[in-house]
Amino acid sequence: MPSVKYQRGEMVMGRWPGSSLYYEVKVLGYDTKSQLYTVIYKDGTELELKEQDIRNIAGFQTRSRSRSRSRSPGRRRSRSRSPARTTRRSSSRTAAAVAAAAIMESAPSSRRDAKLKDTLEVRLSPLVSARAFESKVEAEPELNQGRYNLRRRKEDGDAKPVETKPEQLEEKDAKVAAAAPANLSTPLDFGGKIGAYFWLLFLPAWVLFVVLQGDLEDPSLVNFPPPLPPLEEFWDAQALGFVILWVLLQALLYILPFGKLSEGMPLSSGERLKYRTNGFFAITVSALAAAAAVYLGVDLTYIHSHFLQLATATFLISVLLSAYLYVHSCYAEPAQLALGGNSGNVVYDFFKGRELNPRIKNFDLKFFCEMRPGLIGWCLINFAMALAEMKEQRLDAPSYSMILVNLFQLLYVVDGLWNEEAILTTMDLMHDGFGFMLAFGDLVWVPFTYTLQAYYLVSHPNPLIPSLSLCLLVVGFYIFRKSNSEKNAFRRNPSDPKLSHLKTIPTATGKSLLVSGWWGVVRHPNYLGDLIMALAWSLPCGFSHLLPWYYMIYFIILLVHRDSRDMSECRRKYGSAWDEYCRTVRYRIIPRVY
Ligand SMILES: NC(=O)C1=CN([C@@H]2O[C@H](COP(=O)(O)OP(=O)(O)OC[C@H]3O[C@@H](n4cnc5c(N)ncnc54)[C@H](OP(=O)(O)O)[C@@H]3O)[C@@H](O)[C@H]2O)C=CC1
Ligand SMILES: CC(C)=CCC[C@@H](C)[C@H]1CC=C2C3=C(CC[C@@]21C)[C@@]1(C)CC[C@H](O)C(C)(C)[C@@H]1CC3
Repeated sequence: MPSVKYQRGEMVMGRWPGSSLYYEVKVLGYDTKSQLYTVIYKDGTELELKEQDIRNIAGFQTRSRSRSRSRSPGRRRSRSRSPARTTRRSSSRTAAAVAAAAIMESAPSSRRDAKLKDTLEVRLSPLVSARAFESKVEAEPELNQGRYNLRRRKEDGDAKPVETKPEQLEEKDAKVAAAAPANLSTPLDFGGKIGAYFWLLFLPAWVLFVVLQGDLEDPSLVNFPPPLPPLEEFWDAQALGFVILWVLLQALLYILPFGKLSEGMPLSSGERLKYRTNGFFAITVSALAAAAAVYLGVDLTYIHSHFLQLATATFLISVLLSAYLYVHSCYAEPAQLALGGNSGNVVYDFFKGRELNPRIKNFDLKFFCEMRPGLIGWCLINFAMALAEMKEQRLDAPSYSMILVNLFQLLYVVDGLWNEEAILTTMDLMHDGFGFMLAFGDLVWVPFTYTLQAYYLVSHPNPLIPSLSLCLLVVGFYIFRKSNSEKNAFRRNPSDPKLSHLKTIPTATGKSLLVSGWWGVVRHPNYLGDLIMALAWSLPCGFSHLLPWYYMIYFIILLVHRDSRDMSECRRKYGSAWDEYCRTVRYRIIPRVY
């Protein structure tokens, strides 16, 4: 490459697109036509950069060292060590800092100067290059024309495992753990823009389908499409009133100053939001209210007889909420936006959700919707279905199948609320924006489709298989709870002495990955437990119809898709360390199968 400033193979500092952060990169080539340099980052990400986005390495090293004393919150975080970790330091900034740096571009200059201090706290210690990184220089890749053209490395989650002990991985990974820059937007999922249109139509249509089918004598796919009731039957003002009252009751219970104030995971700004985790209190009060209502003669079977109208009303609320969330997100600071839901396409972003933690003062809308009205509503509806079954089948007590379904699902919900803090380290809370998908999912999908087994049992009595169901529930619940608690405890305090026996892989972000214990068995042990539980509560519905098995089928699809979303996300965040994890823990959800 004659007459160009930076030569092929040269180590330079490359600016990460949209931010003021510079990372050590190697120049792979220069395209005279587009006047762009192709560079490769330490985690294998290739980008095309303009000359002005590249700097000589020397000046940076002096500058960064002289500033390395002060610590941003994000930086402090990156120093937390897993028990198994040695004294080595991560050589990268946290992804958080990258996002924070992105704001700088739009900040006024005074604020900008202040933030610059933080931004320059990039550790620029000399790094041992990964082999792939070295060899890339040999073969010049074809250059693309885009301004920033991010080529993601091939997903190799299914790569053959290497017989390496986790301790050895740590040693090796520390060398490779290079400055892994965070991407500022993620690829579109759910079928992209076209997919968003599809899901916006399909999801409500599916709820309508199951609500109408569940009541039919023979709920079979052969009955598709089910006979549609006249339009006016969908609407009932009283049903809307009840739904609003229910949401308000849950909101009131949420804001009451009882229960723990838990801290969420650190945000891009380093800030940690606080959440009132009093879900168990909320479900206890709700249960007492339901019992009192029955005692006072309120006919809760109204929920069964007005299931369609209640679903319609809740759907309406979820649409209004999604519209509000979209508008709210337009006034949010860039740092408050989620990585996934900001494609610029209105429909996709409306569906996926733009803002990470929309709040009205301290009232966290996403947390509230995910954990309260729909989840507790699920139990209330199940209870109402048990009463409806007694009424319809003229029974003195609910059937055993109905009792099992009610108890199993109640256990699942109560456990979720008892361990409410653990939700703060899940994908939805940490990564996903809050838009139609989650608003509809939390408010409509959960209460009106997860109750399908109980709804079905009202008019379809079934002989049950209690012992098998019970065994599955116990096994599934044990795996689910243990694995979720293990990860949550580790994320909250990696140095927790109770976890000191676990092996970990350090990553360039400063966070480590568990590679033994439950997270060493498969990559998503919590999904495995959840699926076994789903099987346990589908069995009591018998095999006469497919409809009550819908949850099982949907759940497999949901969790397989979630797993692949999470794989891509973790690969983006953790680069080579994630590959190492995938090579060590070979299976995703079911050991030796998948
Ligand atoms: N009933 C239902 O409808 C649904 C239930 N669920 C349940 O909710 C629970 C939460 O699920 P979900 O949010 O999808 O995912 P997880 O709770 O599994 O969270 C995934 C995150 O965990 C972290 N992580 C992954 N691997 C490791 C590791 N080896 N060591 C340490 N941290 C790791 C990563 O985040 P980071 O590294 O950034 O911390 C990753 O993004 C599950 O039990 C699931 O079954 C989920 C969806 C629907
Ligand atoms: C098809 C569609 C609209 C999907 C949206 C997905 C949501 C329904 C689910 C995403 C993650 C969820 C979780 C739970 C309920 C379903 C949703 C909202 C959860 C609250 C159930 C109870 C568990 O104990 C849990 C707290 C682990 C769980 C968290 C994830």
